[in-house]
Amino acid sequence: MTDDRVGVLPAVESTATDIAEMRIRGAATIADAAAEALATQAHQTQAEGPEAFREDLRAAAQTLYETRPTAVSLPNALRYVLRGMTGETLAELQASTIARAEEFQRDLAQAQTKLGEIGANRLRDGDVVMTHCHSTDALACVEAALEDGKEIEAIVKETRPRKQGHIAARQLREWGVPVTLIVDNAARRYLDRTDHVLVGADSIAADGSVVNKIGTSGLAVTARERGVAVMVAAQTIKLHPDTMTGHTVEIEMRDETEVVSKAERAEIAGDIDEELRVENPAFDVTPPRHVDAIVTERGQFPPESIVVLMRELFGGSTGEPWEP
Ligand SMILES: O=P(O)(O)OC[C@H]1O[C@H](OP(=O)(O)O)[C@H](O)[C@@H]1O
Repeated sequence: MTDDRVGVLPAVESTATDIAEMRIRGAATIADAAAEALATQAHQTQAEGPEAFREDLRAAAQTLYETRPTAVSLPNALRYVLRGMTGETLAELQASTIARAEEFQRDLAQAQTKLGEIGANRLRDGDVVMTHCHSTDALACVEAALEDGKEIEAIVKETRPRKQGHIAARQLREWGVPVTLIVDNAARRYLDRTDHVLVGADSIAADGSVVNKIGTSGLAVTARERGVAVMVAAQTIKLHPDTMTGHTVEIEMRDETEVVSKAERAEIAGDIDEELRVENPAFDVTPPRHVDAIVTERGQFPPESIVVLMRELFGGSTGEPWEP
């Protein structure tokens, strides 16, 4: 903790560490946890006056923001909560911030349910979906289709290096969905019996590019070549407002130990260790031409027209989440 963040509570620091180390993961879940952490900061504040309270909340937001750079749901959540921090007295500020965070969390859950209902309309009885990573937005579409009485089958890519496909497979099995778990390299072979590639998103850029777990772009290109529709399920908090003004989305680079253990590295590199470079980008960018539809709680869009929704929701201005 830096000197100017002395007011940030240990509970907030702990949430930030959990996000950075991916004990809390997935763009929507991260946003939910960040809003919750700001509510905790407001509730248990040690600040003695309104100005100190505001400063501590901004510092808490900054601490949460600095955990992972790619999922825009995180700064969008922080900005939303901080903009609701209104009032003159300490008690008013506390109450407004907590209410705003609760509202955010409620809206987030409702948006996912709504998105699921819309996405389910694209799935027919008997369809086979191929998933990549674990996305709660993507799985909400499957859940809603099941609730509609449709039978859905899933081919689940394990998603190296962290194998989050296992989380998706577990959830789908709990719902009774027949699951075939495959290694990432087997995807093209299994596209022959796939009706939809169904993935989530961490960020969506103004041109309709989809930033999602590494491997999504290769899958989308191959699906296009095979004539399989690519469907992206993403609540509107995944829309990246800065990209309207030309900013690009930062791709998180994670530790190499997620790819090779220290022992494996030693075995590969031998005596010339410094000449072995291991890179571990967590995300990639799928161009809009490889995506058929982006499904949001506000309807489904061809990727090229998502900017219209982005302008409507965010207007022109964004800025850092903690800027008033
Ligand atoms: O918001 P939901 O749909 O749950 O997840 C969206 C995306 O977040 C995840 O990132 P990570 O596992 O946190 O690196 C995956 O890339 C997933 O597709």
